[in-house]
Amino acid sequence: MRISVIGTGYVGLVTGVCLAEIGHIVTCIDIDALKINLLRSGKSPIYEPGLEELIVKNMAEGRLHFTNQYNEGLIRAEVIYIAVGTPSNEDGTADLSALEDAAIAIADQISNDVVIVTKSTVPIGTGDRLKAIIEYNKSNDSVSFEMVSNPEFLREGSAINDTFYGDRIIIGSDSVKAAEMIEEINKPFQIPIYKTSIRSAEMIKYASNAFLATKISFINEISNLCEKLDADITEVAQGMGMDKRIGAHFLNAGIGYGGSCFPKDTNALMQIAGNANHDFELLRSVIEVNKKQQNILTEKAKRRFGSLEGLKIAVLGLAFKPNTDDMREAASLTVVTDLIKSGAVVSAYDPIAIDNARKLLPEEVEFLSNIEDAIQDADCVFILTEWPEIVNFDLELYVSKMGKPVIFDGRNCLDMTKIQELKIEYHSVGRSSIYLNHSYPVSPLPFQGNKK
Ligand SMILES: NC(=O)C1=CN([C@@H]2O[C@H](COP(=O)(O)OP(=O)(O)OC[C@H]3O[C@@H](n4cnc5c(N)ncnc54)[C@H](O)[C@@H]3O)[C@@H](O)[C@H]2O)C=CC1
Ligand SMILES: O=C(O)[C@H]1O[C@H](OP(=O)(O)OP(=O)(O)OC[C@H]2O[C@@H](n3ccc(=O)[nH]c3=O)[C@H](O)[C@@H]2O)[C@H](O)[C@@H](O)[C@@H]1O
Repeated sequence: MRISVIGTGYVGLVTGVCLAEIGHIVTCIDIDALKINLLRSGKSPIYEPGLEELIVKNMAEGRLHFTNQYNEGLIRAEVIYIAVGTPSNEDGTADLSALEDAAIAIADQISNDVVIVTKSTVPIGTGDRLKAIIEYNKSNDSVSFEMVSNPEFLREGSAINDTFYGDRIIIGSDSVKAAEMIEEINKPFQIPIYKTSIRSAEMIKYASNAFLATKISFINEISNLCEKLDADITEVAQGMGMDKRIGAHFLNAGIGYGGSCFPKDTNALMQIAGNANHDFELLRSVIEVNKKQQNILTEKAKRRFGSLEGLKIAVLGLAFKPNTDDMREAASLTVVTDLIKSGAVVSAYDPIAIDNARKLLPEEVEFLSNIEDAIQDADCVFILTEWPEIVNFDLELYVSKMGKPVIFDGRNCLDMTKIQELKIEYHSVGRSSIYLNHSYPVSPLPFQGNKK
């Protein structure tokens, strides 16, 4: 099948490359000429494990092309995927300007019958709106087209794996023929397919992300309660997850969710509900809980040290999660800004996202190229992203580099047993703190002595 993909971001690029990998002829289009030039040279503009190898392979085998010219990119396409960004407007609604620009370009260029597939996450009803825009603006009246909603569920950092081994493919359309065509395209993936209407498919995407965000805010609230009741959230989550109805995934308490989608999509769904005169109270709480959760380490540190003025804090992990360079809505943006505002002296390290982080974090931050240099002579450490390199870092080096290390672990990712063996002062989320040389209460309740 001849396929065009509009937008070469995390979704568009991965979609295009994986469709080429299963044998389709794919042309990816982006208005960002720098990105296209980089891709044409066989380089990926994003960090995604395994992606660059597939780009090079499929370009070499003649199935994958890149252009920033719409006429070149859409010519003779049988299927056009739209995967442009739909970022948040100030009021939380989805900004659909890129989507509308893409629709106009499609209307202008298509010269044969085509199926148009929306991969971007869009408010319910957008498919109908795009159809009207294209119908109204199409330059060739003899051309007919059908709309399909095919929302994406990949996670950054495992995008290729999720594309090949996802749980389901949702195909929303009011054209049986168009739905069958998209089903056919995806057949080599051998992933269960669920067909529905366009609006239901659009809602499945928002509802799925909102549910996952709800699960995270729920376990974070339980963790806050665990701290007050001397329970251990990691054990509570383990026990909860054994119930198949709950499931073990997405029960990791921490400093809250970030990324380009959960914050954006939960806020967009709030607006969508509001526009439909529905007050989505539960989702409002999910968003509020997450905002508060991003402050918990800083609050613990303030209780522990009294003031952060002049305190040397090493922040390990900046990306919104491991295995990605994406800094969009990363917790580190909130945490590091607050630490600087509180007068702390911040050093920071991230294995991959550091170049993106440098553009977004306060200029006072000192960026180091390895963990050892970042923690050298630091008063305390904040762990914000559970990169394997940070999780597996030799805990004895904290002692040799810091003397009396104090660690605030925002992702509960360090080995508590080893921490206790090395007598390291350790504060985490939803678990009692391990003190040794101070009695300042870090948890909300008065200090309850050393935990054996
Ligand atoms: N990032 C993720 O993990 C996932 C994102 N999504 C959704 O997919 C959509 C895309 O997300 P990302 O790939 O992260 O966005 P992105 O921001 O990484 O990439 C979007 C790309 O579209 C390009 N673009 C913008 N306007 C264009 C136009 N008129 N013509 C051609 N290209 C244009 C931009 O230059 C950019 O390269 C969003 O709606 C997002 O919510 C869905 C699932 C996963
Ligand atoms: O629409 C999207 O963009 C995507 O958003 C998420 O994927 P992603 O944002 O890449 O990353 P996740 O692995 O879902 O993590 C999101 C955030 O939640 C946090 N998280 C995740 C899981 C958990 O148990 N606890 C927790 O705090 C992570 O640290 C991260 O900040 C969804 O998981 C994807 O299915 C969806 O396609």
